[in-house]
Amino acid sequence: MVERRKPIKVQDAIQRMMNYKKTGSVQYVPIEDSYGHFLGQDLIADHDVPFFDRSPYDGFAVRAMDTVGASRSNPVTFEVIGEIGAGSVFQEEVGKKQAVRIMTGAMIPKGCDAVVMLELATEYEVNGVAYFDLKRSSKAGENISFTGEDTKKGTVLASKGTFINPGIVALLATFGYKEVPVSVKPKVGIIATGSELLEVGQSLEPGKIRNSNAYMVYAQVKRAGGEPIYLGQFSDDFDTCFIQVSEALDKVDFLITTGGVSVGDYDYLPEIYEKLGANVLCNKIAMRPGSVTTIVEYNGQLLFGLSGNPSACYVGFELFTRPIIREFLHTNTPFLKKEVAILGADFKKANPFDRFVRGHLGFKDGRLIANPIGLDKSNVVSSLGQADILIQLPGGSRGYEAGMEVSVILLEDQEGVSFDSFIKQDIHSKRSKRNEGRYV
Ligand SMILES: Nc1nc2c(c(=O)[nH]1)N[C@H]1C(S)=C(S)[C@@H](COP(=O)(O)OP(=O)(O)OC[C@H]3O[C@@H](n4cnc5c(N)ncnc54)[C@H](O)[C@@H]3O)O[C@H]1N2
Ligand code: MOO
Ligand SMILES: [Mg+2]
Repeated sequence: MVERRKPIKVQDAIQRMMNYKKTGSVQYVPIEDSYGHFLGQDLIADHDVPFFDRSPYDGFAVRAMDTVGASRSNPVTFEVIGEIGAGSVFQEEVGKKQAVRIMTGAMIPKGCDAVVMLELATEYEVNGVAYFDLKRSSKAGENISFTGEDTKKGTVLASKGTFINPGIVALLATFGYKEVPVSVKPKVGIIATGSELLEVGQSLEPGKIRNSNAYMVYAQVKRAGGEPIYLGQFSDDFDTCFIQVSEALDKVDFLITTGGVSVGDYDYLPEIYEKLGANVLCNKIAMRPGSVTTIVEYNGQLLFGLSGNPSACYVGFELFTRPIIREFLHTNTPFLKKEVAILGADFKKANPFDRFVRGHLGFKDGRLIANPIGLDKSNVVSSLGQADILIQLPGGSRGYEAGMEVSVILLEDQEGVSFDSFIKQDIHSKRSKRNEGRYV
């Protein structure tokens, strides 16, 4: 008789799984290679930026008090006593009605407290001495980039686990990180199961399909910040799959299998978990697609039995495996960020399970529009290419109409949110109300 599985809520599955989260260690990589990694420690400013008062313009450094009263009819004359470019320091103290020609980025000379832009100075020379006339007064502090105005020493600029984007790379360079402490990426093993699977390079044959899941999941692991290790595709044969799964466990931090996880005659994953003696955390989740997503723990190691159906596999990965990978990378915001958007098409058929519809985010009149893509079936692959959101439609006895407010999960998000915010947003979507429909 076919096994009856009891569905649990998405958030309960996440909570059970999070009891077995792990964090990795820290390694150093050259700054050139740091993009795409995650900070292994907080990035704290160990000096002020800028480190000295500097000029934001090409001009003349002056004492503001000497410019008092300068006007068109009563210009003030300054003697230019020297010149400095960025990187140079003017050694003397600047005195009354004196000025130093200064270039953008150069350190403000001692005695000066303002910079007059070149365009405002009428320059001339008398007996080989440079002068300029100024027809406008300057305030003390005018045109000066002050020490620490960009960032103060001691400021936490980015916390441990932050995705290193090009801006973070600039900060790392500013603070002298030739070698950057980054979180070691978790090794995530991928095994595809199915006797129908052809290798990507093989020609089609009746009854067979190409293995798309392995490569899709490989890319998803990378996007999530893990190190994918593809361990191959195997026929639906219990002994082969059991050996492959057991041998993989020593090589990886987490293991993903795709396919063979439902109740079919050749769905061997449940038996494999049983033979291993693994602790099944969930084998039915109240979601669509991906209801068969199975998560088990074996000696503290998490194994993800993702569905063979491409869309179900994709969604199962993003909701469960992705946060586990981000946890490993030390972030405290491992979940994908959510937003509220206007639903772009009807979903009239009620479903008791929460739906995660692949969608594309559009923008209209400053509002976000959640456009569903393609056929909403778990076995489709065509909807995935354009998907940059999952439209979350809470399960229940009613359907959804275009124009309603819904929660969308942002698939390309790097910042993330905590579990609490991820769940809180669900409540919002349940309270969603009818919009006038103007936006769709
Ligand atoms: N009697 C029932 N049948 C099914 C149930 C159920 O509850 N009772 N659940 C259905 C749901 S929901 C899903 S989802 C699928 C899950 O199936 P499996 O995870 O066991 O996966 P397979 O049976 O191996 O394959 C399903 C489907 O996906 C294709 N596939 C498999 N691997 C790949 C791959 N690497 N790349 C591309 N496509 C792949 C495979 O050919 C099948 O078409 O079960 C339902 N059945
Ligand atoms: O698990 Mo299946 O993907 O719900 O369709
Ligand atoms: Mg099956």
